[in-house]
Amino acid sequence: MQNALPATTDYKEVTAALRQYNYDPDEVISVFLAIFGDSLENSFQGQQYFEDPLLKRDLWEKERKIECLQHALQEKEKEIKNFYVKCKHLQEENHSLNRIIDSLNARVIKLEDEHEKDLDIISTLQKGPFIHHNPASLPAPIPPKHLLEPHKVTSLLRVARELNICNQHLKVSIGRHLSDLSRRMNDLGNTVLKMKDFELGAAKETEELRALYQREALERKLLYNQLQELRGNIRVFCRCRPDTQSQSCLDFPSDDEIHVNQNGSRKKFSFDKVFSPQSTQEDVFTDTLPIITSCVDGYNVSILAYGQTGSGKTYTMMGTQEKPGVNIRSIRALLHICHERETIRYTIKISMLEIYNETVKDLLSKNIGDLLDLRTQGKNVTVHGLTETEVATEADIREIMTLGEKNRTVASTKMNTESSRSHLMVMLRVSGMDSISGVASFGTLTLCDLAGSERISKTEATGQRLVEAAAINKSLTSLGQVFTALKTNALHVPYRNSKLTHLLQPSLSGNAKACVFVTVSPDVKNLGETLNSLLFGSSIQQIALGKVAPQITSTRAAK
Ligand SMILES: Nc1ncnc2c1ncn2[C@@H]1O[C@H](COP(=O)(O)OP(=O)(O)OP(=O)(O)O)[C@@H](O)[C@H]1O
Repeated sequence: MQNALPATTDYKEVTAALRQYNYDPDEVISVFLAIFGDSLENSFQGQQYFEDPLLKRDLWEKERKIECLQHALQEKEKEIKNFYVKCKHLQEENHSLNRIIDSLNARVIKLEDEHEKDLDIISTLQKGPFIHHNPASLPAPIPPKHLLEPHKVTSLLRVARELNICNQHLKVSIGRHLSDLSRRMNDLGNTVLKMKDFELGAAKETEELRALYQREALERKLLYNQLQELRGNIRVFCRCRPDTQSQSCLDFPSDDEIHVNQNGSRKKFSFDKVFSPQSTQEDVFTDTLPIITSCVDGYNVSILAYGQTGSGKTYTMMGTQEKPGVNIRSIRALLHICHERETIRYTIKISMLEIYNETVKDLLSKNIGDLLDLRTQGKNVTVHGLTETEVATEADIREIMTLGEKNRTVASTKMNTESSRSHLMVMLRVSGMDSISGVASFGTLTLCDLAGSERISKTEATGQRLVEAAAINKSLTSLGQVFTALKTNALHVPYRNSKLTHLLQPSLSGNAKACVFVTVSPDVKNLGETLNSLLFGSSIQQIALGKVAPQITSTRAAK
């Protein structure tokens, strides 16, 4: 073994030689190191591996790996070489196959040419002496150069026979296809008949469903209306404005009661709802929402604010930009309900007018000064020449209302320099067309901010102001008379006693619902007016306007 080992101090060469003789170089080296110590280590000049056994092991493993990789590489190279040889073979085979295909193609073309010629000959032969026995009809003899050898003729006749057989097969197959086609046509006819039956059935079902929908929709409206009737066609709410400056003469023991303290005695009033000074605009609107639904269902509905000047009518009805009142909230709700009813297309038209000194003024007209006449058509009262604008969004409506507000006559009185001395009316006509049931509905929403209800004596008005106050007084008195007549079921209801009641007639007769807000001030100085307003409010409660039916017409015959 010692002779076989190379005379070298190179680590790689030594380990390779040891491995060749199946020795583990590490073991040998560790034995040598134990015997010869530093002297042997130094003899391997610059070979750091001997200083650290871990490094040596690492190196050994790496070398092993490199060997394995080299082996694998050699195997791969061999494989690639084999593959390359195979490719070469395949390429050659491909070339020779291409050559064969080319020559076969050439032969096919040649055979096709020959076949064409044979077919020509067959047709010539069929016309010739083999088929025609009448010598007179024989064609001119074929020139000798075209005559075929007998064996060729025999083979051609065989081909002709085969073609004939093919023809027969073809006829049979065509016949089969034709019968199959007619069977399928029959099936198709039957399917079409079934489809027509199905279509008729579906149309009938659709009609039945439409009629059912129509009935259900009407039933819903009537039920909803019955519910409203049970609550009262006229709902009266009382709202007290806040006033921190003065002494309050009012108490609010519950949400439907208000107490007035007068000279130590207490007068109690109850309403459908009482809103204390702390109530928000949102609270105030909550109970008004149901009548907006009725308007969309085809009823005439109205919301009125009644009270002395400065008691909060305009605040309740119009509100402010940040805290919108009943008007804007009603319109929002109305648009929302219309939008939610997907099968019904609604058209909304708005108009705005004021009644001042018993004259009607169009607030949306370019000629604001023009006075308009009221006309009665059946149960309807219309304002001849009143401007109506179609609206679709809240923004449209707000824009119109701002314009109307600008045009409104605002006069001052002794009690409130900014108070309005006219009745303001915003009217929305809502017409709907149900695309499923074909039912059309027409409802109106009248929002009315009445002029101050204070007595003339209190206003100390003179001149023009006195005329205004008298007109307001007259119309509000008429309103009271109408309510009294309705309450007592009087034969005659004096709607025509004032422009206000005349205009409100459709909203205060059989086909209608109303909400009245009685607004009061808590100030003890206004006690007299507060009592008047509360008395007016309680007097109009529980009034039945008559048997209510929605204004709907069907454009289709219901089944
Ligand atoms: N509930 C309330 N909360 C806060 N402020 C209110 C409320 N009610 C009324 N006000 C305020 O009181 C003042 C008078 O109210 P408003 O103009 O609504 O009275 P009015 O009854 O409409 O008077 P007029 O008959 O003159 O139109 C306004 O400044 C208004 O903002």
